[in-house]
Amino acid sequence: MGDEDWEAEITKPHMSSYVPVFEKDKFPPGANGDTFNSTPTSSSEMDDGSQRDRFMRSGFASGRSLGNRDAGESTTRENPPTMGGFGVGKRFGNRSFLNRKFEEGDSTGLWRESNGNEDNQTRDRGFSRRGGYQDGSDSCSPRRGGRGSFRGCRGGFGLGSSSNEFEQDEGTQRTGGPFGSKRPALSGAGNGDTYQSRSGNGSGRGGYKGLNEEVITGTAKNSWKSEVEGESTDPQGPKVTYIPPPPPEDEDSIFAHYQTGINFDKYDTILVEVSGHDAPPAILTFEEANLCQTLNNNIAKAGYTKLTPVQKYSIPIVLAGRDLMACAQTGSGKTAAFLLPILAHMMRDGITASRFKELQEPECIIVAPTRELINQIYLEARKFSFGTCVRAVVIYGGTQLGHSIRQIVQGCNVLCATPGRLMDIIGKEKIGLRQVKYLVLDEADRMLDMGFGPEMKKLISCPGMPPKEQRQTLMFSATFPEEIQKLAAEFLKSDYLFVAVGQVGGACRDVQQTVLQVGQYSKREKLVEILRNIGDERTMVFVETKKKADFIATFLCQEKISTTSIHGDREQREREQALGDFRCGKCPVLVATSVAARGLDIENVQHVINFDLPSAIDEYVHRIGRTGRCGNTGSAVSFFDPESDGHIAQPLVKILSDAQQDVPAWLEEIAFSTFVPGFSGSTRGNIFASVDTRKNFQGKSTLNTAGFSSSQTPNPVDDESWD
Ligand SMILES: Nc1ncnc2c1ncn2[C@@H]1O[C@H](COP(=O)(O)OP(=O)(O)OP(=O)(O)O)[C@@H](O)[C@H]1O
Repeated sequence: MGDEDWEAEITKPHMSSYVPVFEKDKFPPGANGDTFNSTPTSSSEMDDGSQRDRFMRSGFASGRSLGNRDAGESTTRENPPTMGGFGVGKRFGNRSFLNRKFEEGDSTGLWRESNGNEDNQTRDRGFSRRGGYQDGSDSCSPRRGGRGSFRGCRGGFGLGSSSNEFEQDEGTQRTGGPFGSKRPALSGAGNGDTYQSRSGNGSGRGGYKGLNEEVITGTAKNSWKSEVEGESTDPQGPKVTYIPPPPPEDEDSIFAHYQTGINFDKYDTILVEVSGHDAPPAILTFEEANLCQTLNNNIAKAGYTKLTPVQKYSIPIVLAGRDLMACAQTGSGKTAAFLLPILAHMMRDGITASRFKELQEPECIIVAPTRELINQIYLEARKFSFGTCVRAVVIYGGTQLGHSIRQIVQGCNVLCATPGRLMDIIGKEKIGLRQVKYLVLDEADRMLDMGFGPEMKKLISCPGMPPKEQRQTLMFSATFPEEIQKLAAEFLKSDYLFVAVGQVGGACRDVQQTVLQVGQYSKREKLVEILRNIGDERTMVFVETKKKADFIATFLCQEKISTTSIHGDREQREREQALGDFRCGKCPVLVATSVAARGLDIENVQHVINFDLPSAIDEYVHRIGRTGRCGNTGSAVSFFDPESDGHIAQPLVKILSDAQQDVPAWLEEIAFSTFVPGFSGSTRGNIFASVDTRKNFQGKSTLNTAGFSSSQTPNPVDDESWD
């Protein structure tokens, strides 16, 4: 069937309201919704439209669980071809067919996301959902079942509307009409420019609504947009009702942690560079930090016995009241590096227990780019503040706004928030900023880039927000591109300190990196081969787009590899379920977009596979940093397609060689034959800053070795001023 036929179907005005239900027992375990996309949902939460929406979101890929759950509620059981129609049946499993269609799509421009150009997908998504839906309804025709298997896949996967994770996230805030919430996709169909299609659809809408609470990559960055307006004013679609389950309250769960790995002690050998005036000396032990007893107890219960380098340097700096930009490898304990000294200060200042108030005035605000990450930071804050009167609260998009407000009004000392939800809540006058003493930007380079930068600027210029001279601003990341460092100056006092643990932007050396040359059409076969060898070890598979994430996840389920997926098109409930299934090992494979690239700290992730390489090398560093954490070892395998990945060859070679990994000769050849504007393989290249960028201009530095107080040695070049 040619693409024209698809188009013909797409333009059909009528859409069936049929909702299929899948029979669980007709399909073997592991190849279906048992593991993939299962979303426990109470039918009472959903109106007709949202049921269909949920079907569109979940049913395509997880029909079985959905079907079982909803059976008897509103639908009748249908025959297995329906299953095929939605991408999980035999038709879909016909690899040769699938391959062919997939590739045809590619060549005709209908499947382009592998190039990371999500803008091209707006159109596809808009109609692919409809296509999937229609195919699903036509479950009796074997031929159409076959088509459905592919189209259903497209439809089912094409849940989103817009071209980047920010924009698609907006949809997760509201579940729109019968065909899903991603209205811009439908109305924007035919308009490849997602920004415009958003504008067209969403003018005057609540721009925050979580739309900016995701990670975007590559070109999609350019299409970010925000409009400050409250979620509740959005006239389109029902409100998001999802209330995340409260985290377990028992002490064992609060302090649950995984073991540090065999390379934890090697952290001590990493070079640390501190730049800036009058840096306080590093500490070598927790005792030296002189924290209060409750904090020390919590640190012990968390299983921390020894400081990591970033903690050795950052804790005294924060305790000394200095602003800080800290860059340290993934998984090396940056979260505690800012939480512990902030909490220590709060305890020292005799913070009073916060109580119910309509307007809360937190002392500390922590922002991070993704919902899952901010939730994780919150859990760390809750852990370290256990037994104190400091109350941490988390708010993030994709959840009921009322729930966020209820959390806040009960008392809030430390507010962990994604930017969109934060601005919403500030706009609703539930949060006042006058008392803010600490502002933390985790994944700071992301928080300051084109995606979130404007948001952060708005935050610091909000009425009541103390000027930088009167608050402490802390920035942490594993990567800090030079231009982002320059932007950061606006947020930081001029005498901020810069801590660089190892090579700024470098990959964690505990991750064994392998790059394989794999052409686009061989990737799935290779992936299955690797995953079969890996067995049940936890593996994250990164792809460039949301649509592909679902496609690959469903494909793996079809191959009987228990898989789930996380990306910005999935509802928050589904995202959390997916993460939960991955964490507990129910689904040892998690297919993800870059939304899961940063910060997530999941025990026992032994492998990362870059099915698609990201468009930017810093994203690569973060992705592979999901393994090899806290001294544990891990492996990262990346599929390099010379057709599409040439741009990343040079920085990749640099990352590999800096981390003392084997660099394949073929990759070096590609790297040297590919001109990448602006990239100089040197440590001063513009891909990564190896140092505090102030030094390139007026700077001074102190070179230290982690674990030794060499920072106290006089800096030989300490004779210039940065101010
Ligand atoms: N001193 C320590 N001793 C033992 N475990 C630690 C210590 N510091 C941090 N950890 C643990 O190491 C893991 C990684 O820490 P964390 O998530 O803060 O890393 P990170 O540097 O922020 O990583 P990323 O760059 O990926 O965000 C966590 O499970 C954390 O609890």
